[in-house]
Amino acid sequence: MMSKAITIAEAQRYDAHTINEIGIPALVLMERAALATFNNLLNDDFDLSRVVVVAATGNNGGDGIAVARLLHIRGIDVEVYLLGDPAKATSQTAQQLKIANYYHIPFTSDLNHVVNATLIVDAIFGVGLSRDITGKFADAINAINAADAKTVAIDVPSGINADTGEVMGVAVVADSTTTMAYNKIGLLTITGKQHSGTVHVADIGIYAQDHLEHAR
Ligand SMILES: NC(=O)C1=CN([C@@H]2O[C@H](COP(=O)(O)OP(=O)(O)OC[C@H]3O[C@@H](n4cnc5c(N)ncnc54)[C@H](O)[C@@H]3O)[C@@H](O)[C@H]2O)[C@H](O)CC1
Ligand SMILES: [K+]
Repeated sequence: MMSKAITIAEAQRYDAHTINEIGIPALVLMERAALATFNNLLNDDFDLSRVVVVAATGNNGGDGIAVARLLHIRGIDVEVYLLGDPAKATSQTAQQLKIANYYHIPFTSDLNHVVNATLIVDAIFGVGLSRDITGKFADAINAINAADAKTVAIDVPSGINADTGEVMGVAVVADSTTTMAYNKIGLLTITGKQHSGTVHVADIGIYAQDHLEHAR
């Protein structure tokens, strides 16, 4: 059931259908995305001594901040390196920031913490990437790639165009990628495969409509 690969437009359409027509709240999907990533982190035998989640303020970042919370509650040393203006976060990511604040999850603005992590979670961009990456976002991706740490990407390695596999200026080279609902066609290209590592497709409750016909 989960073997097909989809485009960015399909991912966005299935998300919107699940939220707006079926009625599963967006935060429920985000929690499932975070739990799936968290489970892959725990199962894949990574060194979890110092985890840094690098997150931007879109929903990919929200997934990452929720992963940071799940790790923190487990007693794992985790920090969040936040990129972008939190005042412009999506509503779900603003909610994740509020929850993270309740748990006093540490935030860092020091890229050395990224470089010295034992595991990095890439939650900068997913299917919302829309232009070449520059500035602080590019600096963070270069730091992730310079680190000895293993890197796990959420949904798409940041900087990879999920339709074409093209590197949008610069892109995270991940050891493993937890991608949501279906694989993305860009991750099946040569550059896509080089950047995503081992791909885990996570069932988070989002399905193509033809896959749901048997259930209604
Ligand atoms: N929709 C859902 O409920 C779910 C989404 N999931 C995750 O969300 C991302 C997609 O989130 P979205 O907010 O649409 O986009 P991104 O987070 O990927 O990024 C959008 C954000 O970034 C800005 N932007 C785009 N390109 C650049 C750039 N080159 N430089 C700087 N900024 C850039 C853009 O303007 C937006 O503000 C999806 O991949 C999933 O990870 C969940 O999985 C759950 C369901
Ligand atoms: K990502």
